[in-house]
Amino acid sequence: MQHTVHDFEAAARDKLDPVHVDFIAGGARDEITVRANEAAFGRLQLLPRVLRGSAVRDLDITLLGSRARMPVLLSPTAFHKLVYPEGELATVRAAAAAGAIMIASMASTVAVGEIADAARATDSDAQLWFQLYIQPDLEITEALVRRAVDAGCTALVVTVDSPVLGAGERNRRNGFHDLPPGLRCENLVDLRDGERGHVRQIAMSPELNWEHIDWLRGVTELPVLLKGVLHPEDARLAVRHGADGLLLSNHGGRQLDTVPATLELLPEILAAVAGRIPIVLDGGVRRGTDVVKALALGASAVGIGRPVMWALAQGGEEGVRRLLELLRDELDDTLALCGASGLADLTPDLVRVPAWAPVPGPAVAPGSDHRFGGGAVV
Ligand SMILES: Cc1cc2nc3c(=O)[nH]c(=O)nc-3n(C[C@H](O)[C@H](O)[C@H](O)COP(=O)(O)O)c2cc1C
Ligand SMILES: CC(C)CC(=O)C(=O)O
Repeated sequence: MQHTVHDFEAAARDKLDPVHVDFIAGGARDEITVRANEAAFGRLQLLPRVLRGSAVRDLDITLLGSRARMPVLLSPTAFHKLVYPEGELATVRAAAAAGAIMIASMASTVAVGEIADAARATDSDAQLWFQLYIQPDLEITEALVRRAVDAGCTALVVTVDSPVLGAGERNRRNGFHDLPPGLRCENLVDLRDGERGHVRQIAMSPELNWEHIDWLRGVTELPVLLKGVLHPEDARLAVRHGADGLLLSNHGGRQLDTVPATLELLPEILAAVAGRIPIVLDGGVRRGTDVVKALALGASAVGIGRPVMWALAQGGEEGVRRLLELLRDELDDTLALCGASGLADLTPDLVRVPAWAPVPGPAVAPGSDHRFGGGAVV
């Protein structure tokens, strides 16, 4: 039985082909950023309030017009059928049951229209968003956008951190470059005559620039979030080019290795956008306390990537449903322990960065000759 998000990973590892485990767990190069994302949450401390009396806690959010019953989104992850036969259909049913926004990957193994139909069939009002890699062939891009719009998606998440494919050295070593026979990237089927939904159809294009974002703004009225903006100057440019939101993400450490943890970048990015657009953060979110830290610092919501793949592999729809319930319970519990009656009570004063290690020995007056340096001697 899984009691923590990490338990799903352990259970999935027992079931999956080790090559697929590497595809999910792995990152770019030395995977320094993969580790940094989770570690950053561990370094921050929570400083709770007490005696603010509230029997229940409000976890609802509305994000760019999409309502959700929890502030945890399912970040886009490719190839769900690789780990569970029903693939994205199972994932979206679980997301709908939890009232969580799912962002379908452009590289999903079920077509976005079918994912949306499965969500609607649950009678939940949970929203589906669509992740897009802008293709240098704009007709192809427009056709993909049309598929997302026709499916009823309520926002587009444009991944901008992939001018080239991340260097997943585990995949290279394992020779994992492709989906196994029988699985396809269903959104890519017949975009052009006779195209069969091959992963290699996705062009990671170093030619993309801000004009492509301007162009996209002209072809859709859906809210557009940019995923993978890390530099504060680019965050300002995103606002100027009409982005409706940012998904602050380093692709789970799968693109450029050694970039900072997303949590560490959050204050700078928030300062750059100055409240003009919402920021969603992903990378390393594994606990209710992680969600609280990100929201207290100013994120509007968070996303989870690998945990969804592990839970799907472990138990299909039921697994993802339990994962989301677990995170919701942990979040609710953390809010209660912080004296918060809802997400609106999460303020930056609840989060601390430990400033320094204690200085050994008694305090000494500045200027005295003391080996342990209880105050700077200048
Ligand atoms: C197996 C896997 C597949 C992914 N596929 C995509 C994708 O198709 N598009 C995309 O923008 N990001 C993709 N990502 C990145 C996630 O959207 C997300 O940014 C990242 O996983 C968050 O970090 P976490 O795994 O630590 O939660 C993928 C990540 C993983 C682990
Ligand atoms: C290359 C894509 C198909 C999937 C992706 O973005 C990822 O695996 O990180």
